[in-house]
Amino acid sequence: MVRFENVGMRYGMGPEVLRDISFHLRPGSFHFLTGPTGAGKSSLLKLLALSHRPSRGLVTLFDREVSTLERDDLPAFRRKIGVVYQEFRLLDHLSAIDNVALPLKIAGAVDSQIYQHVAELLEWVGLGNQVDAKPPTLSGGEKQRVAIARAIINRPQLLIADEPTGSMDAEMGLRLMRLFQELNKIGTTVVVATHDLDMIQRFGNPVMYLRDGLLSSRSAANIPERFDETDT
Ligand SMILES: Nc1ncnc2c1ncn2[C@@H]1O[C@H](COP(=O)(O)OP(=O)(O)OP(=O)(O)O)[C@@H](O)[C@H]1O
Repeated sequence: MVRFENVGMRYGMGPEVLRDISFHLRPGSFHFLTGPTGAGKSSLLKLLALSHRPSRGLVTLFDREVSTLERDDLPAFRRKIGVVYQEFRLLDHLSAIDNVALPLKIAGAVDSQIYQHVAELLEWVGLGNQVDAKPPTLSGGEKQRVAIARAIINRPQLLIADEPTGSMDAEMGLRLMRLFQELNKIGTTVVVATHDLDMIQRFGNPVMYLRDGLLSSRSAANIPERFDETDT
């Protein structure tokens, strides 16, 4: 599903922010990605989301090494990936329901098949009364839930979420993580970047731990309690 081999990444001519990253994600697995602020979590997710290319090493997604992808291949690849961005990236001129419907429309579904399904998902994430609201009128947590609904509406093969529950209360955060779990049970591979150690420990999924651009794998029970402490 996903394979990184000795991957490095830099922004422009800057220093490497990811170094010698190697890992393999099996189809249908569910991993947390954590580590101190600035460790490179969002950068690693950008590589997974095909929004940035590695500066060295090999990234293989869905059995294709990404440097061999042509520009024309990218849309079909991206349709297999659902992304929840830290900064949401909703379209402000579209209503919540139209934001969430967009991936289905791009995939060619006709309106009559879309809207009931989208409305049900918005209801499920607690936004049944806000389907016609535009993002600028929504709170941070509401925007985040629209972004999550948009990322999962077409049951992506790979779901990548950057701090997906950071703007909502703990109860709603748990509800949405359970939604990710359900999606995972029916086959979606999930990677969730989070600082929320309680969440990681509660769910117990394997953890990818980044520090200063270097990756190690951990169990949920073996993450430094405070990231600024020396690693154990
Ligand atoms: N667009 C960019 N241009 C240049 N440097 C960047 C850019 N985005 C991130 N960086 C740098 O890359 C490094 C890793 O940043 P990244 O955002 O991936 O970390 P993070 O682990 O996601 O942090 P946080 O937990 O605060 O979200 C940091 O040193 C950051 O300053």
